[in-house]
Amino acid sequence: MTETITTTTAPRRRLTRLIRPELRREVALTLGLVLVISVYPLITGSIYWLQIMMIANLYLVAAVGLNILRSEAGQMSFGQGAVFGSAAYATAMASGIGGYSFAVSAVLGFLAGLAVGTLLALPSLRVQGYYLGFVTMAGALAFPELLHVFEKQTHALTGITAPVPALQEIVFWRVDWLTLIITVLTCGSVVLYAIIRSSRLGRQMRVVGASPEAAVTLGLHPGRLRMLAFVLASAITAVAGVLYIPLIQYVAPGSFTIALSVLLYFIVVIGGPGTVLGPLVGVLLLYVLPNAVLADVGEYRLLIYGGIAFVVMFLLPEGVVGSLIALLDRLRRKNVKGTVSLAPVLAVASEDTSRADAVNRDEVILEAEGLSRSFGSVKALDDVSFVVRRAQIHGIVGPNGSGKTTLLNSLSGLIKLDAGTVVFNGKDVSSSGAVQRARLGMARTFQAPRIFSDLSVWENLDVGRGGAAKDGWLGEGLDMVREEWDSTPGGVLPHAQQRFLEVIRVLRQDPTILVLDEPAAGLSQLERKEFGNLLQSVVAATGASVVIVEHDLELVWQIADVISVVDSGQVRLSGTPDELRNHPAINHLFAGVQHA
Ligand SMILES: Nc1ncnc2c1ncn2[C@@H]1O[C@H](COP(=O)(O)OP(=O)(O)OP(=O)(O)O)[C@@H](O)[C@H]1O
Repeated sequence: MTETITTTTAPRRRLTRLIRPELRREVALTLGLVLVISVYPLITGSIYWLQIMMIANLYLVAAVGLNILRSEAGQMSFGQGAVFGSAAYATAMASGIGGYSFAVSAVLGFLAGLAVGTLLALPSLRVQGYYLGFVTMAGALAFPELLHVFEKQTHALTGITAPVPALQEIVFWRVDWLTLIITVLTCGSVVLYAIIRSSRLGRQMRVVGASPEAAVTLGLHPGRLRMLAFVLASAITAVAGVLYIPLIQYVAPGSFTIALSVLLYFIVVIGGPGTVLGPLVGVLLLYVLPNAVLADVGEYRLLIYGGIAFVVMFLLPEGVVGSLIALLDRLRRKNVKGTVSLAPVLAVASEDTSRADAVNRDEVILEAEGLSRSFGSVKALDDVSFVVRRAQIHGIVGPNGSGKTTLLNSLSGLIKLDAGTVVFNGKDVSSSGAVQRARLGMARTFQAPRIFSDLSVWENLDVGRGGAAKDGWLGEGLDMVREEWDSTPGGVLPHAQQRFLEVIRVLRQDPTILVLDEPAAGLSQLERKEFGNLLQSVVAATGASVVIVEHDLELVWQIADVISVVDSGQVRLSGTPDELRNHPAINHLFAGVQHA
């Protein structure tokens, strides 16, 4: 008896756990509404409305795919109608012209949709945003034209009739196979979206969409993740396209014009990108409602989409569901503390000095030799050389515009050098990109902290390649705060906590060196002291080295083992804090600089 209960409830519980708690109600509501729109026409017995609702479901599935692309990976595609259309057309050609069974035709149709989707994805490796939108739009415009060009094969003038009688058979009550399959597929795509949004993969896609620069320094490949999002979106859209054939039983080029791509895009944007319920609301507003109000909306479609889009975007810029959720979030955040407990993590950090005692502090971890980089006529770096040793804090100071950030960018591989070499951990990484350097153990933070406001504090930590397995000495402290951090949105944290969080995030990558750009900017006196303590604890506990660019000279002189002074793209001085403290050149270099 006990065994039976365990086996039937465990998978369900596991599935629920894959979806974040704040999404579960939205998922339940969306699934409930999908069932209502699918079952309602069966109750009334209206064949017309059953077909409208089944098409609505297929558009919803395609829009869910686009939602992954748009909201998770931040990509713009106006070409999903071509993916849908190519899957449908290939299915119809295989079954209606080639005489293959529906099963074989469906596989061919799916592969055709996937191939077109992958083709549209290729530009995403090079261009993003609206540029990508225009490239994909070209695909959507070309698709129906190509069908005409290959008229002999596609029967573009007459269209293709391709009925699938087996799927019209009743399974139970008034439900036939096709209605059942489409409804289950739609529910499945909604659940899949929620799972992806809750997963680390989904978070990584969002980081890539929001800040490719931060993504590469966390060891994530923006191009690969974008490509994956495209392929995933296209696979989902292709399944919907395949099922269009048994539903409509006929295709012609006119069904897959640019209007379909525009409809799918508007469905996501108007419903609310990044929400589970949004695409369904978009389908109801843009497809079901016009069909209910006007029996034949064919020639007015674009006008209707445009009109509704104009009104909704004017009043609710985040889409209907997106704006509603944003409002609820704002109300909820009134009761949220706005800070998280850092003490348990910082306490654990300060207790452990195990690794630094064991390492060879003379070992060179990073060696920069003759680094040069110009921007037009500005020599931002001019033959810069220095070394960083194991478990050493190397401070880099210099006046504004002296080349400090350019130096960090060239160390971490974010910009290419005109000349010079960087050897990291004994390996020449001069021609390696930022992702490879991050994967080799080089962590990086930025002048403005890259904390993602729509992720929880914990999710913000859990986006890189590291994770619990790599937490090591941090793990104990993180275990204590995990629940609290997971229920606090990253966006509510004050600036100082965002700074600390960013450092803790890169520590989860178990780095050999931390490259920090003005990490104390905007911190109070006390916070700067705490931050300095954290860095010293990190070095002691992990044996990692730190390169820190900082305008707060007091902090640098307190924590650094070695300081390099940069001016006009050159290292002017280098030495221990004591050696440089009263150096006459220091006062000269910083004359008139407020922080100095
Ligand atoms: N992408 C770029 N395009 C053109 N010029 C640039 C670029 N990045 C940096 N520079 C120029 O290179 C020089 C060094 O800039 P950099 O940002 O490295 O200085 P910095 O010492 O970090 O300054 P700050 O302390 O103000 O952050 C400046 O003259 C800057 O204008």
